[in-house]
Amino acid sequence: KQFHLGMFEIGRPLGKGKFGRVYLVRERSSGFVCALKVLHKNELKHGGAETQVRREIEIQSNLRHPNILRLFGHFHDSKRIFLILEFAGKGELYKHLRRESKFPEWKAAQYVAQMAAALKYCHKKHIIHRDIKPENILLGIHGEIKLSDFGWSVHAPSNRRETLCGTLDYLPPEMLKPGRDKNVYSNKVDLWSLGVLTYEFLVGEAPFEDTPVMTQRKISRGEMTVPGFVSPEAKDLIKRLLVLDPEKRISLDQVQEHPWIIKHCVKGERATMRESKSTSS
Ligand SMILES: COc1cccc(-c2nc(Nc3cc(C)[nH]n3)cc3ccccc23)c1
Repeated sequence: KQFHLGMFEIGRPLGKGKFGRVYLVRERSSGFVCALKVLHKNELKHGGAETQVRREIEIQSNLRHPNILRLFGHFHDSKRIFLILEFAGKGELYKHLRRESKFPEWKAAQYVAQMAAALKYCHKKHIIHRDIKPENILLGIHGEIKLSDFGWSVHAPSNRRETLCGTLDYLPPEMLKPGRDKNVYSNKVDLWSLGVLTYEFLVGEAPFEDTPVMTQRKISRGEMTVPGFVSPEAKDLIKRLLVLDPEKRISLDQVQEHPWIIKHCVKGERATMRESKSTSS
């Protein structure tokens, strides 16, 4: 389908990302509300981000999952590239995290379970996200997780080539190791990042947060401590994800079956029973 700017009624700007602005828009003929991400070609050129945008378009437009932000289409004019994206009504997860400072365990467990489902879907299509962090997660109108920003995702297996900018906090040890391109890494990098994300949801800061040099050292040694207020089950899951050897990290299936996730996420009468008890009490 061919898209062009005249098809959209431009609403309020939602905010500014790294390489462009995002607007709330309505497609005129259908009345469909979505988000329009406007990227300026010359800024992309300087930032060397063209490949990432091309990758984001190619990968995200082929993904269909309730916890992955849809890319409906794209178009460009002489100066700009436009991405037509699903609108997530509750905005950026990391703003909610900063506002609430940390999430209660039941909420963190629901988010982790939805992230595991989204990553399982990606990995089945041999796609590694590689940039899992709160800044790349949006929340839908019902508070559901919408994984976005596939600019850093690749088809597995992959060996590191691009230089990495931005926070080091989420990088797994195998992506920090110097060495020839032979150190091919696998989709297990997303499991490490899921462990960092789980920790940050529950504690309010990343496990290896420090100066860049110290962060790299702590990551490469897997040095971190989980505060006492974190439940033993949650601590167990974090410890099983933040494992230096990628092959020894638990799988996404095991994440979904982990006692901490089951305790907070299993649907069905027990969960509704609990709700009804709490409402009736
Ligand atoms: C930097 O702050 C930014 C940047 C870009 C978007 C938002 C934002 N986004 C969305 N939803 C979105 C965004 C996309 C690509 N799909 N759905 C909702 C919001 C609600 C309140 C405030 C802000 C919001 C913020």
